[in-house]
Amino acid sequence: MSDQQLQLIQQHREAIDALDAQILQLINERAQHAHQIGVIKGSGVVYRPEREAQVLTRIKEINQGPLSGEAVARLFREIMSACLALEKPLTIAYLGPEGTFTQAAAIKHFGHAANTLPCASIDEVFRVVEAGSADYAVAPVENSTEGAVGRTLDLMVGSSLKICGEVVLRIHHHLLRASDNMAGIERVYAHAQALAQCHEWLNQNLPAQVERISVSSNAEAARMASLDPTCAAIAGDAAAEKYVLNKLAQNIEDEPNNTTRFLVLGAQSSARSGKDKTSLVISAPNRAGALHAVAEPLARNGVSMTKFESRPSRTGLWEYVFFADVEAYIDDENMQTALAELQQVAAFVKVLGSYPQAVI
Ligand SMILES: O=C(O)C(=O)C[C@]1(C(=O)O)C=C[C@@H](O)C=C1
Repeated sequence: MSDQQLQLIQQHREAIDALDAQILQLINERAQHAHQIGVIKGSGVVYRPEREAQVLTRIKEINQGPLSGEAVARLFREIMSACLALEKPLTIAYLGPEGTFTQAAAIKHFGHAANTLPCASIDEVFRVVEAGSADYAVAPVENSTEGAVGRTLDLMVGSSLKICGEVVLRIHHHLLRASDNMAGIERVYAHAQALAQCHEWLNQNLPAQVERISVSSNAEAARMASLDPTCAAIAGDAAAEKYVLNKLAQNIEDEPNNTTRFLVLGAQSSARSGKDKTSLVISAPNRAGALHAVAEPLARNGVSMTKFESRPSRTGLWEYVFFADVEAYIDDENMQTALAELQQVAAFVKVLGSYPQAVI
């Protein structure tokens, strides 16, 4: 590099130092306001999902670049996370162990200042928040390739927890191994869903005799591969980092838009953000036309549905419950009318929560 180039870099670095000092001062000023808000809230609820969604949406809207909307939203996500921790540090229960995509979703939503608490099962995730041992829960609810996560839906029916947010995460799977080459792989460990999501890639890239073994989580698969040099695992970045594994092949999922949606659950649902969803569970008598009967009041009142999922009811043979996500806030007039009409035709209607649509 020439002297002139070095001098130019030096000038830019001096400008960056001066700007960093200003940014630092402004962030701390912001944190003082958040702290004061925390004092006013007292022992009340500190985490306000609707406000966080509004802050992130506005930042994306007023951003003039060159940083992307996504990039600036991620930065502000972390600033808010640190500000919230100043008011009260939150504990977020998630489907563990450490290094799972659910942990990545929890961090994407709450930022790195939140404490994350790994749980052994989705049931335990619900239990620890219901018991007050954690403030919020993050649980997977659907994957674009594999469909619904039945256990999360089933637990929502009986739980006192409310949905107060959603997280949408692009799922990238990698082939991980302790050694840095493909030779001599005898077994591949992965969660059953990851094996299914990478089925074609495995058929094409690994010899047929390589055994595919499903384990309880991708992170567990990575842990096992880290202990046995004859094995590989399919898991994501967080697990690769945690268990110090090499990425032999990246993004091996068959479906390039592989996405998982997670629910954020807490003691109360969210206030209106301006761009919200409401989730309902509806049970209908087992007769012809039941599905139409429960979908029709929503459609007639102009409440648009983003998801409609039926599951066998766990209480009666051949009875079904329907899970509906709609683009509305619970207090919206058309939503209230639709709900009243639904209650006329359905055996049971439960509002699982109103919450801001995912922003990042
Ligand atoms: O506006 C509030 O209620 C705040 O506490 C401030 C703040 C923020 O940093 O902007 C922090 C935490 C809340 O979840 C929402 C927003």
